[in-house]
Amino acid sequence: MPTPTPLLDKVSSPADTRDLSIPELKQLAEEVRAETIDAVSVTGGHLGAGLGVVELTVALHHVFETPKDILIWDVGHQAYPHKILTGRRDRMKTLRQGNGLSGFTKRAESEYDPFGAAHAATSISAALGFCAARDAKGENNKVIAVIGDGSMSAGMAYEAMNNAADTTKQLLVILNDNDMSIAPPVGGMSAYLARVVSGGGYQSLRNLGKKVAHALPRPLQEAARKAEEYTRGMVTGGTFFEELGFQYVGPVDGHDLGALVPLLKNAKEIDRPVLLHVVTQKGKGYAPAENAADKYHGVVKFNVVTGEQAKSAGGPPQYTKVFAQQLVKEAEKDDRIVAITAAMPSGTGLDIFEKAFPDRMFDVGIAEQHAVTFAAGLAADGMKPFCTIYSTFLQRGYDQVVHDVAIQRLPVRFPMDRAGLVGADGPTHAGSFDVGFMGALPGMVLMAAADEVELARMVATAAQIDDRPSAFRYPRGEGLGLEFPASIDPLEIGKGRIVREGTSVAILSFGTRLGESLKAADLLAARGFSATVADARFAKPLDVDLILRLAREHEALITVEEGAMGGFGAFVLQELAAHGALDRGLKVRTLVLPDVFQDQDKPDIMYAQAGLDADGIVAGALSALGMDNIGAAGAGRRA
Ligand SMILES: Cc1ncc(C[n+]2csc(CCOP(=O)(O)OP(=O)(O)O)c2C)c(N)n1
Ligand SMILES: CC(=O)[C@@H](O)[C@H](O)COP(=O)(O)O
Ligand SMILES: [Mg+2]
Repeated sequence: MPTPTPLLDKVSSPADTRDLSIPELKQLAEEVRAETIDAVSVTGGHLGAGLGVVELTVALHHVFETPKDILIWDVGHQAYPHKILTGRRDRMKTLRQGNGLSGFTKRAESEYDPFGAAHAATSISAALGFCAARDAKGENNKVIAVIGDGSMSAGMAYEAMNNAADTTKQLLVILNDNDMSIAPPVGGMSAYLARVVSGGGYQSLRNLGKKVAHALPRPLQEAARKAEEYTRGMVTGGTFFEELGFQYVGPVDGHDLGALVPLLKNAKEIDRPVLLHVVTQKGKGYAPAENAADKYHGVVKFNVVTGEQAKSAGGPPQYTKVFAQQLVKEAEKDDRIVAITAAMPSGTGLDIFEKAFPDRMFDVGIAEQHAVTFAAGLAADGMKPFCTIYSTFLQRGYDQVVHDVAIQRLPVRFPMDRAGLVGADGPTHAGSFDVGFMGALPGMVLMAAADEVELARMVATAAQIDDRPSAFRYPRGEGLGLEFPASIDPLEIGKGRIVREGTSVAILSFGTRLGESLKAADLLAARGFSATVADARFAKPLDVDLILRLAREHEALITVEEGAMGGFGAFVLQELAAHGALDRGLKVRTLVLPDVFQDQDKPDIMYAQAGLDADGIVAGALSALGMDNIGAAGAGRRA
């Protein structure tokens, strides 16, 4: 039985909250909280972060004139309450489903989402851009960025704060400090914030009011305030932000609407960038979330009464786990192996590695750029770093991969988890581009696992590659349930394998589309076409002998990969052209993800839309063989 929501039922947009009293806002917050829990219990998704900002969300929409005032949520995973209040309530149970609401903020979805997100620490930069645009146009709307303490570990946040005071006089940054990232937060800034919070307790409203409602002209206020802080040694916190040019306000209890509302009203009148430090609890107001180690960061469907999450069917192990377990085995043999994560210890499986080797795992926080160069330093001094970053987040560290790793030919290993389509998190999290961007780098060894045994072998292979950088990609989700051989042997670098011999068409797969390629071969056989299926294993160095043999012995060659154009298929085409193998009429199709950002759905559905399922591969093959009327592009269906 859903909780009654009489007040929320009357709120169809933020404007309906503007005249509510504090007691009414408190009631509204409780109703929004119940509604959030109810929706996510059905859809799964990011719950704890949203529960922690219910009061803040209500207060912001009450005080500010959204959407005229610009409200930017960092990451956007905490924006479910915001979606409920901004006209999307009736679609909350479509969250993260095909054709449903995005799990993050998204410009195309609502005018209340002025800036899309999903990767961390973009909010202050984007907000500052809005400020500069507003100032240039002579307008007077307010701009607010809400960023979490975990995201505050990312360099971008500091780049933006460093630039703020020089750029605008009117920006409100709200630091939502729940003392959590996905895992407990790490690093000096986190420790600093903890000291600030524990140093003086919450500031009383009176003190905060004094701080934000100044009477003195600004230079005098500034001088007086600094003198007072420094000479009396009374600094409880915020000095860091003050030195960057922000007016620091806080810490304040982010669940206390009676404090938040007047503070926000005051903060919006200050004529310099303000950093409001609110302290919240991840998972607030829902006991199972409050008590969970990850504070219910990301959940599957669950029972609202018990908080029990739906159990998985107990199938084959996840690729992530296979990776981590093999890395532990390699590390047992070689004490130079170390592992690095950028705030994703459980997501990458490195929590397993950390249990085995607590001193050899480094969680650097949300700081992919630093993670990569840190790994480069480790490698330069003889260690064997496995810099384990989701494909999508490695995008942020690409210059470091090029400049600090590849150019110096340092043997950093890049396990790239969540390669290919990830499903519910949608286009921001799809690992679509790594083959192109890693494969373009001179000296890089680039592998993709076709199944979990292959993945284990790639871990072993990377452990041995000590003269250059290497990377291997593997997807979100479960393996195939294969039996593991007694010994996991490294692969021969740059050698693929033939998995099934045929005569008329060759399907060359890179990664876990191998299963669909084999199914496609069966379907082709049923139509009278004999297909060879090969697993390339390496996109770099390519197995040129294998490719030329496939080209020589077949009428058509189809490449298949879980990535965007400009990846494996492009490398193969390049090699074929260079060897003149295209000069004699070989028919080639490169099957890749479509040239659009596909919205979230179940991965199988998305791959089918992309023409990368067995039917799509068959269509590609038939098109190459001139046996259908799909057209010149011919590469299966298109999203
Ligand atoms: C660049 C980047 N790296 C990693 C992530 C994965 N990630 C999403 S939310 C999150 C934790 C964010 O912590 P915080 O900002 O404190 O928000 P909270 O969930 O605590 O509200 C992480 C690591 C990401 N979204 N973007
Ligand atoms: C918001 C965010 O970036 C992460 O929470 C991400 O959604 C995790 O993805 P996985 O569930 O694949 O670990
Ligand atoms: Mg946090």
